[in-house]
Amino acid sequence: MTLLDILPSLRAAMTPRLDPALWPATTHVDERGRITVGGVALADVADHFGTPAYVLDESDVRHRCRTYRDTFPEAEIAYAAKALLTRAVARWVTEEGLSLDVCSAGELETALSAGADPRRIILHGNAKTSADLSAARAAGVGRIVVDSHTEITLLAASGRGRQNVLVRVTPDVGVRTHRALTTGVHDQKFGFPISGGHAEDALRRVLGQPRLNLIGLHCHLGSQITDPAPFATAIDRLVGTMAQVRHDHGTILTQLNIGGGHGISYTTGDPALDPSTLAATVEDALDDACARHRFPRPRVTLEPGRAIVGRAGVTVYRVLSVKRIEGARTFVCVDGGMSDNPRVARYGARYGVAVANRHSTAPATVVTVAGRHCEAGDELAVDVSLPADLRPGDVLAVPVTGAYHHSMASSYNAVPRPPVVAVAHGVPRELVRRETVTDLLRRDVGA
Ligand SMILES: Cc1ncc(COP(=O)(O)O)c(C=O)c1O
Ligand SMILES: N[C@@H](CCCC[NH3+])C(=O)O
Repeated sequence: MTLLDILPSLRAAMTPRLDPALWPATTHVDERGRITVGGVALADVADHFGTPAYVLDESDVRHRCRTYRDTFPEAEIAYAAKALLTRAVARWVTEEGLSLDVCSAGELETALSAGADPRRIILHGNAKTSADLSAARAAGVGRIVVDSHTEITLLAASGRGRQNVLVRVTPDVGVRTHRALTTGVHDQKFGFPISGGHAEDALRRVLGQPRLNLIGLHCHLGSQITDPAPFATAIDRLVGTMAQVRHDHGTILTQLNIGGGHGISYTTGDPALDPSTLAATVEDALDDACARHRFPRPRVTLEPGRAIVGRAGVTVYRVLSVKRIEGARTFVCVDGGMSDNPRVARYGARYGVAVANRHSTAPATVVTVAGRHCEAGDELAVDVSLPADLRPGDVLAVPVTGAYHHSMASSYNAVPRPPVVAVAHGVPRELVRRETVTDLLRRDVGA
């Protein structure tokens, strides 16, 4: 055996059981060695609500909202609902003073049903349907981010009164993230590229529509970005475009929405984008760009999704079997998988795992935690260290699953989607109940 073989176990033995960079703010271990979040043992959530279950730490979500507001006191923070939207989450973030970014009539309806103020809602989408646009107009959403010429035509002919709009532009700024999460470069479906005159044409058309009130520009560079520098480049290009609009049309745009995409750590040691580092970069970039283009400072909007809810979420699973394959890996098979966490198969995302129902003193062994779905790629965590005495019935917890898990879940293999259980002050409370096979069959109307 070489040092390389035992390195994962050594690393596991040296790191604290729960890395505070990954687990919700209220995570502890109780006297029985069980992991608790929000004062509730995850094993109790598993027993009471079944597994798999998404657990959400309400204080963690609220704390991240406050941190953003304190770090960007002059900016508007609009929570990107696509990361995770339930009525309770919409209520928490709006109570904490955030606006909301939605990208479909469904997200809009959820936000409105939670009592969100439509004037503080921003509607996005590269291909909004006429149903999305009509719902937004009927609700009186504060801003619609225009993303295509078809949409300009539809919006210009719809509704009463003037609709405030921003135009989404692509500044052609690359970011280091997964290819599928890169949205600010020239060659993709979102927005109007600044280069080649596409944005200029769109802006001219919007300005020519009496029912549209152009108030600003929007861009979103991508998701899970950990380097602040691309935001500075984007700000420079967008302020340059705003100065051009003033020069060509005499209109001063007052809002600059630089999207979201702030990266978080998924495993120990991963880089993350610290909000205060981003704040300093944004401030400096705005100062420079506004001075250079002699342009009045616009109000900045940021749209974090993952950075608000990602670390508040933990998914709990029950171990169903432990399979040791001679000469190959050991698979710990659990009762969830790619239906509740599609991010591993989709983006090659990596996660850590911990035993939640007891503290084991057994030596660590390297395993793959696999799901229950009918695909070899249905793996939740590859090469993770777990105690060698792991057995069926144990409860495993996977942190950093608050963003893009519930919202991207499917019922693949007719496995019903898990519940979302909020925990706070020792009390668990179901926000979204578990889907049932009856729910699935209700939609199957063809018999
Ligand atoms: C327009 C827009 N704003 C905000 C976000 C939120 O991204 P994230 O959750 O990475 O902060 C997205 C998704 O990437 C988006 O498309
Ligand atoms: N769904 C992606 C992010 C896409 C961001 C939405 N524009 C993820 O899980 O990381």
